[in-house]
Amino acid sequence: MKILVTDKIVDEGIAILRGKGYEVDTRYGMTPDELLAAVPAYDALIVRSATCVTAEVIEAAKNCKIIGRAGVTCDNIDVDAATAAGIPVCNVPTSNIVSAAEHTMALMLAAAREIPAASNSLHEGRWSRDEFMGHELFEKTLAIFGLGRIGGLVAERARAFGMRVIGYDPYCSVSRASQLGVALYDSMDEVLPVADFITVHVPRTEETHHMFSAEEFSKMKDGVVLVNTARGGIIDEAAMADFMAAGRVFACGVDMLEAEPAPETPLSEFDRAVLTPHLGANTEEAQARAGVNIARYVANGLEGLVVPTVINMVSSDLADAVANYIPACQMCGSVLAQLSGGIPKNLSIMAAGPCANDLQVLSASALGGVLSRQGQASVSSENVDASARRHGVKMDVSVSADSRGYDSIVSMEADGLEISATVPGSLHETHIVSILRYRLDVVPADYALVFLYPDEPGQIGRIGTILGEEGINISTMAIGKRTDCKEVLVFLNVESEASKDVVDRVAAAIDANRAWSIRL
Ligand SMILES: NC(=O)C1=CN([C@@H]2O[C@H](COP(=O)(O)OP(=O)(O)OC[C@H]3O[C@@H](n4cnc5c(N)ncnc54)[C@H](O)[C@@H]3O)[C@@H](O)[C@H]2O)C=CC1
Ligand SMILES: O=C(O)C(=O)COP(=O)(O)O
Repeated sequence: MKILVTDKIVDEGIAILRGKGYEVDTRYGMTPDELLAAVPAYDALIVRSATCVTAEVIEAAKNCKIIGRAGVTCDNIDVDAATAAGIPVCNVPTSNIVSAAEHTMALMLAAAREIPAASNSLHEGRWSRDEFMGHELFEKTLAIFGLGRIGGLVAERARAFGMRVIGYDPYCSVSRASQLGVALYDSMDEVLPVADFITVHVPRTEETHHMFSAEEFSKMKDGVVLVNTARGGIIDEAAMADFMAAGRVFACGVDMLEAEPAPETPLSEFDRAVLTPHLGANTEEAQARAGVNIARYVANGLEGLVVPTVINMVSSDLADAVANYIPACQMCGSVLAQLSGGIPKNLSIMAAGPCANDLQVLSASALGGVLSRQGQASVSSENVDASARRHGVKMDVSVSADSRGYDSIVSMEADGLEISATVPGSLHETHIVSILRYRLDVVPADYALVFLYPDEPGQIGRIGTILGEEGINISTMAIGKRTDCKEVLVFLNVESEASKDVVDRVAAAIDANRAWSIRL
């Protein structure tokens, strides 16, 4: 099958797809006509924000089985047309939110302290301290418009700066706002006159188009600082330029221009307009998350597996609480199969907490994970029972009342082996919290090594020395202990695959009882 990638994603993402045998073409910067001509030949399409996947493109994409957006927002994809054509669209909804929130703080600080202009003055050979007199964030009122994923992260960060945080979001619950420490207001009119800083984190919709125009600017406090890392067109740039020219807006930080990708804006004449070309998601970390995960999800889609982040065609009962546990169950299933060295005969799955709302989806994901190493992973909610029968796996799925202090948890056992995982917080990362009944906390990476060995001083040093000699970098390590065992378990995330010889060498050096190399 062939996959077309039209905006740059990390090489690691491309390698995952090629590693699974897909033919991947990277054709960046295509014109709309080139895209229309190319797309019929492909089984999947991966884009970021630059490619416009219009209804025309979708109509031409006769062989397309899934569209992946390597980022958060799918407003460049005609999702309704995709739904009508039966094509699932998936994204990576938390991949870049921390980066976007940090970029927001960077712009807020840069605008308040005139950092780009001050830096330019030195580049131009001027030493001019009096020209630049900024403002502190401390004890200022920050108004956040849109208290979703990114707005929420900005609230947490702003509070660390000692800001008083207020917000406007008609769809945000009072309890979420109070958890974030944000005073929620019912109308924009109440917020605008009291804010020293304003930051915008709403989606681009008809309702939010020019949500900040001359009328809103006229209600703002003099000297306000505005930041927009959301989407171009939410702020009327011409109106903001007028208020900057009049000195009513002190400064602004803008990552998203209405004319994107054209670098044209009436704001460019102001030194105090800090402008960046849609860089919110441009960090190594965000791009690694986005590129790797979208590759996995698109591959899942092509293999008939559950894709956790499909934004259209999702059954309404597949709540977020369950969706988060789809990759968790796939991972646990895959680890269990690798620990047991093949397809286990018995697989029992226990779920506790809200994730237990859809056991069929969880068991399909778990079985998909178990079978994934064999390249036979077309398991869905509909065919999970038949698939288990076909592979001789006796499955047992149950709800447990004990979530062990976590919001939700899934535990799996296969032929005497055990693994449990939970997905805490907003980053949607799966944590293994128990393996072979050894309690630990680790977010598994692509390559991991697991050893069971006698608990004696110096063992970790021996492991590190051998892996170091072999050029294998350890990225994280977690040690699990059990009161009823003299052995300990170490789970090492490593940055490259260790050969069997290396694993055997380490196992011999620490007198390991069992050793596994895990590939996820
Ligand atoms: N600069 C960049 O590279 C990036 C920009 N973004 C943009 O950031 C923005 C926020 O993204 P997320 O937090 O992921 O979205 P989200 O969907 O989690 O949150 C959006 C929030 O806006 C609220 N909202 C909707 N209409 C509103 C209105 N009229 N007034 C006030 N609140 C309203 C919603 O209730 C929701 O809480 C989006 O515009 C997104 O496209 C996202 C990622 C990276
Ligand atoms: O994810 C988003 O919504 C973004 O705006 C980031 O877009 P990008 O992937 O950097 O083109």
